[in-house]
Amino acid sequence: MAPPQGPRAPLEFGGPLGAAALLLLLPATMFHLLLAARSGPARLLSPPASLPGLEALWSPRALLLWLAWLGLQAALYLLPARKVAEGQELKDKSRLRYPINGFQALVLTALLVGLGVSAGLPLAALPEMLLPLAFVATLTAFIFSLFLYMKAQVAPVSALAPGGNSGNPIYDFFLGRELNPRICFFDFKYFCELRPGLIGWVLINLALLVKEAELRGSPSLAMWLVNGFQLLYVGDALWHEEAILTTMDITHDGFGFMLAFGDIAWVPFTYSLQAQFLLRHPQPLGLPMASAICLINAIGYYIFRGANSQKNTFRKNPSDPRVAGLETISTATGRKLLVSGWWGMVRHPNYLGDLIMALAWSLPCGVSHLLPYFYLLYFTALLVHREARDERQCLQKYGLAWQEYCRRVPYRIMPYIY
Ligand SMILES: NC(=O)C1=CN([C@@H]2O[C@H](COP(=O)(O)OP(=O)(O)OC[C@H]3O[C@@H](n4cnc5c(N)ncnc54)[C@H](OP(=O)(O)O)[C@@H]3O)[C@@H](O)[C@H]2O)C=CC1
Ligand SMILES: CC(C)CCC[C@@H](C)[C@H]1CC=C2C3=C(CC[C@@]21C)[C@@]1(C)CC[C@H](O)C(C)(C)[C@@H]1CC3
Repeated sequence: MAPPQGPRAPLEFGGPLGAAALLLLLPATMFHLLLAARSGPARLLSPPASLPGLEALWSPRALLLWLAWLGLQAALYLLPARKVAEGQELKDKSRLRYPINGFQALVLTALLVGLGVSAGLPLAALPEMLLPLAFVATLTAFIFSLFLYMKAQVAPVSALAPGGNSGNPIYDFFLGRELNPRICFFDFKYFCELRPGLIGWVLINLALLVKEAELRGSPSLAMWLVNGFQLLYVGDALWHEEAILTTMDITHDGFGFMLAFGDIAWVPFTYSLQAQFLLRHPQPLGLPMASAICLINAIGYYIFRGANSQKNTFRKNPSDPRVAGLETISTATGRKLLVSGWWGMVRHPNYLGDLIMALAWSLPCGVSHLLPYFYLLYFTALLVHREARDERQCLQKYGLAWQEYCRRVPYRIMPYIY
């Protein structure tokens, strides 16, 4: 049985008190956003006019639909994969193996949904079920995180994450104790991070588009843009699925409530906020403005993809001709750090690209309401906090070499600003 590791890793998110507050605050924020998007005034900062009763939240149909969705995505995960990739080296020097079939899961889901719709499946009924679906997703996240917490009790010490093992049950439940909880080949964190939530997000967006067409004769240009941009983002994540194996979530963070809730509830129900808003608050959008917004999204995507691919290529094979000519700094660990190309512009160029795209996703909703800009605001806070966590870890890993990198590349995310 795994003993608590003791308070060796510094406590994050404000320690046990912060974790307890977030356990309540995150679901409350998600429900607030869902209610605000369907209300007339659509105010981000005012409390909802009335709270929904249990009958608006609880629906056996929503529970069945949710379980069927999780089951379908789990079945698609278990289908034969075009490739099996190896993760980063673990503490015990082993490497885990991961199926690369996320894009295949997206295409098969699209085919199944297409077949379902042609057989009479009422996709436009989904927007009416968002509240009970979000409720069962939240319940699932709590129950699942409890299971993960218990599972970590019997995991070997080498399988535990560097944080999340303080001995305080609330903090550890929130952050997650085990790094890569799995049963046989089924990796829970890897599955949740890319499948039910991300694919669910674009399915909810599509249902909102179909509902808008039903209400107004055709989907608006703003709704097309939001759907198109976010589908590109999700398709890109699944196409480059292997790249997630080097992200902080997989290599460093334990799997607890924060990621479980984030992956399966927060992502589909809050990341679809712009489309939810547009359904009830249509916004006029002319072609010149739409073209400018497309250009902003394209610039953001270019930076995001360029930076992420450059780092992944370099980490996989530093002599790859696409990165071999870039300037680097050697570190005591034997690994090198890029100091030219995208990673010589700022220390997190991928965050910059992601933030520019976030802006492009909100602009089609106009400037009359703050609500559709929630994602941009939340995401800025998340990435600033994430960047600080990553810097701390890199300083610990690379010491003087990291300080030299910070001297050579002084800005974190935005050149000359931050
Ligand atoms: N939509 C969303 O909600 C979210 C999206 N994201 C996106 O996910 C993507 C991945 O982000 P994240 O996992 O936070 O971190 P990164 O992909 O930025 O990875 C950080 C790691 O990269 C390595 N690194 C840092 N600097 C250099 C350098 N100069 N040269 C080579 N390697 C370097 C270090 O690891 P090492 O040296 O060990 O390889 C560091 O720990 C980003 O594009 C981000 O925007 C993230 C969170 C939420
Ligand atoms: C609920 C809390 C406030 C925080 C939860 C955070 C999670 C929602 C995010 C943590 C890291 C994420 C990533 C993506 C989605 C959001 C979460 C899970 C990502 C899969 C989105 C698509 C990108 O292309 C990516 C680089 C693969 C992302 C990886 C990190």
